[in-house]
Amino acid sequence: MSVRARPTSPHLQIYRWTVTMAMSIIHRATGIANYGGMALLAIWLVAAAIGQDALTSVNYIYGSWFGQLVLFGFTWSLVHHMCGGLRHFVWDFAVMMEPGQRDKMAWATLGASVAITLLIWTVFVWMA
Ligand code: HEM
Repeated sequence: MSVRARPTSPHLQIYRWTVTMAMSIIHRATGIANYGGMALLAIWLVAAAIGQDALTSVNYIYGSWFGQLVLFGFTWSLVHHMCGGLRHFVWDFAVMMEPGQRDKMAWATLGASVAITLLIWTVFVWMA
């Protein structure tokens, strides 16, 4: 019996990946990651309120290579999410919605988030 080619319901393996699709997913992922990062900030503030010993312990963990990696990732997540938020803000004015323009804005969001994150760490961590 011959099998008729039927229309297939789209899912992740069928969609051709586009930069706008990836940015949309990353925007939600970074939004979720920001909750975790804010928890880390809250822990640091609570430790500072408790006293020097607690703060030293938290600083020791956050200052380790793994802690620094997580904090770098959190910085990028926050900055990328903010850039994505500004992209949505631009769209609120019903501009930059054509396919080519959407792609350019998506790449610009990614580029700006990496550049701003590196700038923040250069000024406030590596050169401080
Ligand atoms: C710690 C701070 C933040 C957290 C925890 C956070 C969290 C989130 C999460 C979880 C979502 C996804 C909601 C969903 O898809 O249902 C989201 C969406 C969004 N966030 Fe944030 N966010 C933060 C900061 C910001 C900032 C600073 C901006 C703007 C500059 C922003 C703009 C947006 C926008 C516009 C959306 C909706 C995107 C869409 O409609 O697809 N967020 N946020």
